[in-house]
Amino acid sequence: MTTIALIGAPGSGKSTVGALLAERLRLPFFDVDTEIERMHGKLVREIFADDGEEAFRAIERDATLSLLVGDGVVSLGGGAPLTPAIAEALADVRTVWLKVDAHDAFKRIGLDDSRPLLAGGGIRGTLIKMLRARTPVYAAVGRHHVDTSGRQPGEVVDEIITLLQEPAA
Ligand SMILES: Nc1ncnc2c1ncn2[C@@H]1O[C@H](COP(=O)(O)OP(=O)(O)OP(=O)(O)O)[C@@H](O)[C@H]1O
Ligand SMILES: O=C(O)C1=C[C@@H](O)[C@@H](O)[C@H](O)C1
Ligand SMILES: [Mg+2]
Repeated sequence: MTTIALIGAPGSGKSTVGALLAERLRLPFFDVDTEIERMHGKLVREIFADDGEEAFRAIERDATLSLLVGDGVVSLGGGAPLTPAIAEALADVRTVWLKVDAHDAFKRIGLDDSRPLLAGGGIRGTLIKMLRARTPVYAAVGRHHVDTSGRQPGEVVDEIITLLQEPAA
């Protein structure tokens, strides 16, 4: 079975790189945020607003765990690795951490406030705090670490493919 999971902060490129990587590897592609929206008929930000973050995290956990047992490239939600059951499941698949610094993430996201955890405040400051808190988790859970700063999505995909060709440890 070939399951590749992409993790990283908002703006790290999980959705963009995941789709390209799946195309290159001829694997199905799943973006967990998109799958949740399809299953629930609601945007992620509407689930946050109507049901709260705790309810979203439970939905995210179930959706992610079910996608991690099949073939495919799976782009996780930015906060997913902080859920213990998801972190545990990631140990069994090839997990790639897309690294981005707050400056590049902000440049990519801009003032798009559709991400609920970044809405309603200073996006740049929130990203800095989020990265500080999450970096140790992403680093621990990601088997491969790929720096995306200053690189185009196609270059990131090339590096991931090279890393995946290395024999599994
Ligand atoms: N390596 C890159 N270089 C420049 N821009 C990029 C790169 N990767 C992604 N982008 C752009 O940055 C924006 C955010 O990327 P994307 O939606 O793939 O991130 P994400 O990690 O899926 O974020 P989220 O956690 O919010 O879903 C998009 O507009 C995308 O085109
Ligand atoms: O960083 C986060 O915690 C999130 C990122 C998005 O992918 C969504 O899963 C949701 O907006 C939460
Ligand atoms: Mg995404």
